[in-house]
Amino acid sequence: MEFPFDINQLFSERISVLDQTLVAGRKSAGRPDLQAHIATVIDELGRASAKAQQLTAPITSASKLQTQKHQLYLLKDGESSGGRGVVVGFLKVGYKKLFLLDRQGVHVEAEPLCVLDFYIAENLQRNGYGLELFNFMLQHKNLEPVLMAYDRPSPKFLSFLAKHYCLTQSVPQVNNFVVFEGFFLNRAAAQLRKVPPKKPDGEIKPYSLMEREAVRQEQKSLPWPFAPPHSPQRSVASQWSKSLSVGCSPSRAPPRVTPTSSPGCNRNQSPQSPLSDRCRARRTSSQQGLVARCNLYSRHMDTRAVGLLHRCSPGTGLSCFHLSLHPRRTA
Ligand SMILES: CC(=O)SCCNC(=O)CCNC(=O)[C@H](O)C(C)(C)COP(=O)(O)OP(=O)(O)OC[C@H]1O[C@@H](n2cnc3c(N)ncnc32)[C@H](O)[C@@H]1OP(=O)(O)O
Repeated sequence: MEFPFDINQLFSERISVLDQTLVAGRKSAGRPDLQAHIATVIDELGRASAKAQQLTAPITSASKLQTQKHQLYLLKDGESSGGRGVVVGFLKVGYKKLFLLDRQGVHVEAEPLCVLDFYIAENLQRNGYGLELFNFMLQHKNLEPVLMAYDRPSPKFLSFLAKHYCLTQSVPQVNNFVVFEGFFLNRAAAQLRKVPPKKPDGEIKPYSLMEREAVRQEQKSLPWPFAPPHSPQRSVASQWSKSLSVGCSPSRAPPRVTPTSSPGCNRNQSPQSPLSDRCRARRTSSQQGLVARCNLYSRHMDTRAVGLLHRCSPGTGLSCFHLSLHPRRTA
């Protein structure tokens, strides 16, 4: 990725670590002109990453980086472009407080380091740059990839994790984050703690076989905005829905990785085949609509959504989860 300014002047190291300050080394400190160029680079990378992942808007930008406590690792190739250098890609990580389900389906609160965004320029992909960046970050954080959580990893990223780190067996979650087998073994490193069984503003109930039928019934008569687009309920703003059954996330890649025949970090594994096929199969249009409406509802109506994931038809690769919505209590 080329820019109309000298990349080597902005970033002295092959890999720079950027944070809220947008300062990359001593050179750019106290130099608003250089910091403006750094902001341009980050914005451009964020846009390219969003495009590559078919996201509607970038999740990485200079302004976002300035307000969030994330870290961005930026890789350059200093020799290209007549010695001015090119930007190869970036990796963004940050700590997130997550409610996760362990292997036994027990709720656990964790604050792991999460991979939030990752991008290598299209023409440079599959040349080992992603691995170089990722390994640098692991060393910098002194962490193993199994102890991290992954925010809606794309099929390419899942293939990357399977190939380089043998991460293939995920533990199903209800949110968009993916964690792999082994995550829950090192409690200290993953900063885990059990969630108290009862929340002050509502009980989190596991979804049982008995409840599944009830949820299906509730789904049939969902109030706005959860009702299907052409249902009469859509025009009626009604009471809060107590619970509903929804599928996995419609955006980016699926939050659950189906165990594959472990490639043993198989270097010939095709990311297009069973893994991504099953991922696609999971995203039915009705699930997408429902989750999108959930997200909208949650964002605009100031609610807090809590869900529990349970496979309802393991053979099909489809999954459902029970979602309870609670109005947020304001003091
Ligand atoms: C939580 C998140 O950030 S999800 C978003 C992840 N980002 C994206 O999907 C954006 C587009 N993709 C990319 O930018 C890159 O492909 C990355 C960042 C995923 C990987 O970086 P790369 O430099 O390509 O990875 P690297 O060369 O080290 O490793 C190659 C492996 O990654 C995976 N991979 C990389 N590119 C592709 C691709 N186009 N198609 C399928 N798999 C791919 C494969 O496992 C590949 O191994 P293979 O070539 O033997 O099949």
